[in-house]
Amino acid sequence: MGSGQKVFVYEDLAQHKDINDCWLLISGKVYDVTQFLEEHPGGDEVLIAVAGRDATDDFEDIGHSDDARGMMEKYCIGEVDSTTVPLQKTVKPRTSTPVTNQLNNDPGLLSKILQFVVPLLILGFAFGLQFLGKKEKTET
Ligand code: HEM
Repeated sequence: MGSGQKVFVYEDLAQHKDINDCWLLISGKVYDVTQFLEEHPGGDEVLIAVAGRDATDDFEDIGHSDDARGMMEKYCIGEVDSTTVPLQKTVKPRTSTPVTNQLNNDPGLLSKILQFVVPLLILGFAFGLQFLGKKEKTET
């Protein structure tokens, strides 16, 4: 069970990407998940879809539990020679970050409200002044 830590080249992965022979590359390690396909709670299709290439980002995007990470060890069959991995894995820019979007939303909403309220206040103030002016005229 993953005892022989072989070193593969990235191109090796491409030969193992179907339902009967499915390898994944996650964080530089190679996993033979053929026996795990049916057990995977996320389904076999997603694993087959990312087989034969670097699936690190796909794996991390899901936010797998520690349990899941523990399970992986069982299927590890070796590592990949990092010099053979195409660069896009490490260079890939971060995907949209909902956290920053949320942060941006608050001031956005506040300034929208202000944009609406401030002109109303000014208008109200102007009318108020006009009425006061008229009142003074009629009193004198
Ligand atoms: C050896 C590798 C993997 C193992 C051992 C594994 C294990 C698991 C486990 C245990 C879960 C249940 C939820 C949890 O405990 O986090 C899960 C859910 C899931 N996994 Fe994986 N997984 C692996 C690889 C992947 C990859 C590469 C992908 C994406 C391409 C993926 C996609 C998903 C999805 C979509 C779910 C369902 C999440 C949900 O329904 O909330 N998994 N996986």
